[in-house]
Amino acid sequence: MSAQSPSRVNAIEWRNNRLYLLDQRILPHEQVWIECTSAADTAIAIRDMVVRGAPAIGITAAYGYALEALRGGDMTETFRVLAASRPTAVNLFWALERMATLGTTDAASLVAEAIRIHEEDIAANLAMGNHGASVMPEGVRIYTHCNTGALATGGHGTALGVIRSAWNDGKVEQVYAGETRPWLQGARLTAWELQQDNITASLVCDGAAAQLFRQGKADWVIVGADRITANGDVANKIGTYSLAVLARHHGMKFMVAAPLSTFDLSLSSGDQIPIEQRPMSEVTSIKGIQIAPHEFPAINPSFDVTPAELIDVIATEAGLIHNPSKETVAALFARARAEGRQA
Ligand SMILES: CSC[C@@H](O)[C@@H](O)C(=O)COP(=O)(O)O
Repeated sequence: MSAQSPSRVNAIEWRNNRLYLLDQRILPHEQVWIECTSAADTAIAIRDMVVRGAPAIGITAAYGYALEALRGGDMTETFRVLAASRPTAVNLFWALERMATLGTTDAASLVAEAIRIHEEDIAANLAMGNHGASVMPEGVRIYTHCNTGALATGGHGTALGVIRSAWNDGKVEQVYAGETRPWLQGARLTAWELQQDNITASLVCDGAAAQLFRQGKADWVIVGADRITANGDVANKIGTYSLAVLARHHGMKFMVAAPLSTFDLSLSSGDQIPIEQRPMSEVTSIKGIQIAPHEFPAINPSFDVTPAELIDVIATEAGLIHNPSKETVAALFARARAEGRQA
């Protein structure tokens, strides 16, 4: 089993009834904390990617909801404002529903619930990390995409949590972090987290994955998820689908790591997942410097959908789903509920 301690990296802090977010737009070279004092502030921070990553967005929204209760705000409007911040990561809606179904406007109770959501996410990641690491062979070489670490969650991480746990078990020989255009979560955030933990890793541009795989330099692709539907289809950062196709073509294994809060059993397939379209400027420029010709159009879907048949295993805190399908997803949820998990 892996050491049960979350990474030292932390992106969300609740202190003295105030919410502080580590500004992920300017990491790793600057570490600036932004204070949110209302739900509106919090929604803007989520929309503008001060905080990002599906579980981290959910935790932040829960704190934003609690902040507004402390101010005596209108909780129906609060729910609406926070829910409108980003469309794809279902953890956002899951956390808001959980806060609203408490059925109270008592600020202390809502703060306590938000803290519980935060703490439960850390525990889920540690359990998921162990489950995922248990199927990693000795000397495994892992390719990962986007940032799925402590910055994207309450702590430890989803896919990066599995990698951390497998590293702590002494199983990992090499990690490849894909840079993840256009927002460069891999280059800026995952590389930073891997460096903090002294994990042997290299950064590669997204287009290098196919050649690495062709050369037999990686064994597993491990990614996170923003929404998983009842049949096991997975929405995750744009570029995930192509990695899944490549992995299958090259006889590699493909794992998705996600907590139960990332499943949306109300949707029967990935075709129904709303995919966020982000500004063209994220593609046509880098850090405010125009790269493409002025006014050249761009298309910027932030997520894609990987069909379940390309996924070998989904790691959750409640165990592994091998060969995800409607039946295997339902079986895991039935087991989780029987164990008394909030699923
Ligand atoms: C925490 S892991 C799952 C995902 O949230 C992650 O892979 C991802 O796609 C994040 O997208 P982002 O646009 O940075 O919020």
